[in-house]
Amino acid sequence: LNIQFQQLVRISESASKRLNKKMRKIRMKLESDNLRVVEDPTPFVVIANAGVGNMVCSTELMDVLCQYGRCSLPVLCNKSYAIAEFQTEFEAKSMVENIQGYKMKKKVSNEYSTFYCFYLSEIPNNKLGVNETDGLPSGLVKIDNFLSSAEEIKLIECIQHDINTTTTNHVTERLKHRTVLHFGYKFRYGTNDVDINKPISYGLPSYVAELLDRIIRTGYLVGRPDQLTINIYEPGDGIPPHIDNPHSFDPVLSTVSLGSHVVMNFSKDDQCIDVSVGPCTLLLFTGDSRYLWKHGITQRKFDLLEGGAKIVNRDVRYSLTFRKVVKPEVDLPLPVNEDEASSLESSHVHAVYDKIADHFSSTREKPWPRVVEFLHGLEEGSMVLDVGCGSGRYLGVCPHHFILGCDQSSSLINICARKQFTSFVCNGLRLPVRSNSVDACICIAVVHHYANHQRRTNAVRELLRVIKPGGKILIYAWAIEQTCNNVKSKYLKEDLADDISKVEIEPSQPRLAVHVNRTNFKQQDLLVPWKSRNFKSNGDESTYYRYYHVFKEGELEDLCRSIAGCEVLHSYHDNGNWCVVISKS
Ligand SMILES: O=C(O)CCC(=O)C(=O)O
Ligand SMILES: [Fe+2]
Repeated sequence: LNIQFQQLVRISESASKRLNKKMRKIRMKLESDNLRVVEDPTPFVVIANAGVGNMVCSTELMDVLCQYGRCSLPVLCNKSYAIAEFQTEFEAKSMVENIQGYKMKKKVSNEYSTFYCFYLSEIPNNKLGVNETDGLPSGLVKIDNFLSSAEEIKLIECIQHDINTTTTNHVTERLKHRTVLHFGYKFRYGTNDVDINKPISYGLPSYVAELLDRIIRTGYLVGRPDQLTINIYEPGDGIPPHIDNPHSFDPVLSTVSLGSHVVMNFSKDDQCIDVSVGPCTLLLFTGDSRYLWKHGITQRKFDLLEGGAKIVNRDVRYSLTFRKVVKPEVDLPLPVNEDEASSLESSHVHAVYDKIADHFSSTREKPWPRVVEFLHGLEEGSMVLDVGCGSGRYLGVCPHHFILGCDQSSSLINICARKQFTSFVCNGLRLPVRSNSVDACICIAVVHHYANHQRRTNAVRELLRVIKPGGKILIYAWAIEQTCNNVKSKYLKEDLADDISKVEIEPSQPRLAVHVNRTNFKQQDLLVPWKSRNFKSNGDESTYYRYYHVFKEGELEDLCRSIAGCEVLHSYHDNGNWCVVISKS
């Protein structure tokens, strides 16, 4: 063994059996990384445990290798192995014979790395770690010296002050591998987003105002950020690879670095790029670097720079990430009294149906089989009232009965009239119909539009009023549970990833959640978007929002049972709806 290479220590003979076993394992791992390992010597050698990712500095490895011949060491990003390219097989072989199974003390950590060598049939292309065009992931803008050292020191002082004080201006969180301060909104690490309903009242701290103005003047941002996360990393801390939630924040994120330098790792599929970020640097995440590349910081006390040639110890680092939270298109409070409930129904139920009537009607042609079955089950010649008949989906399905429709929306009733159905406009809470006068009622997809519990109950009470004693009422209301007995309702997107068993129903918030169509409901009180498709006919491409209260299992029955004289005959789940058949005694 060459004497210059003193760090190498021969492993004990007794360990050689274990070495063979270990070699087999390592070879499999290398092969699974698409390296073509061969038995006979070639000029190309992969050395396991000698990579930048294993914190072996490429200059110290080169010191060892060049004793056996002329070789180059292509830089591999974050791999735990290095690949050496010798000029001849002979040189490669001499190197392998000398260092196989030896341990080397790493300069960086004083720990040992054991080298295992294998010949390769070729040098893999696509293995270079660094994007060769400009060294940055596409879309990432890096501006060095964005602020002066004096400004940096001042900002660090302010941050230190905030870490040590508890105020209502910000939230401090001690995470396992760093400390974070949140301003504007608390960032949620599980989902990489914020709870839009819970802003932190004081917004961003005044000490970042000037810096933020300067970032805005770069011209990259879309809107003015209203959320700031300050990360404080001690040496050894890091942040796992992630993408800041694309739906929750504007397209451009900006991060200012203070204190220590760091290496930030960007990864996408099997590519990775290490970006060295010095203090006072501004990073702007735009385009692919924002949406397609994950970014993270490995937990280390030091970084290897210049392709692994230089070791730099980390110091405390502060990063300020500015984000602009995407607000829902509509922001309405949950009504707290009768007036508010009634006016929400006017603006976000009745007015919407009036606007979308034609389009709505074209999507509601086909009657639901179990509603038809109910109607067919009634005695021939029954007098039936369809409350909230819409465009008359059920008014023509049973010629043996006299079915009368009513709805709050005059546009929908006009459509019924065009179809020659008997129908009229009225409010479902005050039906212009005599008490005890009709044989049966249906009320399909209506009760969920009343904006508080009392009004929903009153709507059912009104149905009971007009029905004859012993008459039957069928009610359908949208269910929060869109999966029943493991069968998804047709409403849900077929490829929907989230499984209802995992969906947590959040308590209703003081503001109405805007629902994402064809996904599971997360809350009971919602605004459900309706995208108008009337663009061709009248230029309307607006989105309208209908208020819904989606029912939990048992809720509709409980509501009915709370009404004196109401009897629940039957209840079931039908394709995303809770359904009851009730009667009055
Ligand atoms: O520390 C950094 O530079 C990155 C912080 C980050 O990615 C985040 O907070 O989402
Ligand atoms: Fe991030």
